[in-house]
Amino acid sequence: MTITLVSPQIEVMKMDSIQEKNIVYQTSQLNLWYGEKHALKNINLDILENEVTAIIGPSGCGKSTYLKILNRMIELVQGVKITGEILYRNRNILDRSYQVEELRTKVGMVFQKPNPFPKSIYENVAYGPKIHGIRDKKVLEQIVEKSLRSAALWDEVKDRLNQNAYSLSGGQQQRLCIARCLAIEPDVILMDEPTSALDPISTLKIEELVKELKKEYSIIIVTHNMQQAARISNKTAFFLNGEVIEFAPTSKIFSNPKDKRTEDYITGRFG
Ligand SMILES: Nc1ncnc2c1ncn2[C@@H]1O[C@H](COP(=O)(O)OP(=O)(O)OP(=O)(O)O)[C@@H](O)[C@H]1O
Repeated sequence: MTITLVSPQIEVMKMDSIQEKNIVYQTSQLNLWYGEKHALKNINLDILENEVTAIIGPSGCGKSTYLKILNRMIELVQGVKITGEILYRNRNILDRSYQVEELRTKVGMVFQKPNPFPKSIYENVAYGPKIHGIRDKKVLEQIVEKSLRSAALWDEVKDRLNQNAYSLSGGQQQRLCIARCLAIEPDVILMDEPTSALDPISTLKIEELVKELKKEYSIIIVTHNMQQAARISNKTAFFLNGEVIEFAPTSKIFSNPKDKRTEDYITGRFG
């Protein structure tokens, strides 16, 4: 990775060599304050399409905050001030004229704890497309099946689509939430510690799924599990105290980090 000086004050973290993939999110000089607390400090990151980008770092370093800006969920928090720019497909999402509803049709999110609606398995997946005006029963059935297949859950639920989602195991519920997210055909999937509430087998299933999904989607995943970041991501950003300390191909971060603080973190010396 090289650090490119684009002006005397601004350092932008860019990857080496020619980028063949398109940039999905371009973050420039992003700062965020919760009241007095300066939680994100001059973040500069390019996120590429059809890659898994992992965000790692100790508790409270700003990982979730960054993720919540990418779909503007941060707007739900009172007293937040943001400066800088985040371009999603070349449009600044922080611009007031960018409709949040439009952004959310492109950017899906999966949370730490599976959060299915208290509805049937079928209704959970059909919900988004219905909101977007799809009423044709046949079309909805096709979307539900396709989404559940893509989330590697179809075979387990195809005979019980009318059962309540809460009848599923935690790991199945999380894959249902991923299916719900896929049903709106997003471009990007944000995942905030999606396996932290799951057992090791369910965790591996989600990891396999993420590797499969990156063929069609761009995925940004916050994880405390460094083996997980190493197993599934193409690039890793190491956050510390609201700053991006290092952003590089995952193999480089884990085998030959440039910054001593990255090395200390990944070798378990702190955090
Ligand atoms: N709503 C809020 N109001 C005030 N401060 C907040 C708020 N949300 C987060 N913070 C603070 O901002 C900083 C970054 O929080 P954030 O949740 O992004 O960290 P994180 O890296 O995701 O942590 P964790 O790994 O524990 O989830 C922390 O110091 C946190 O206390």
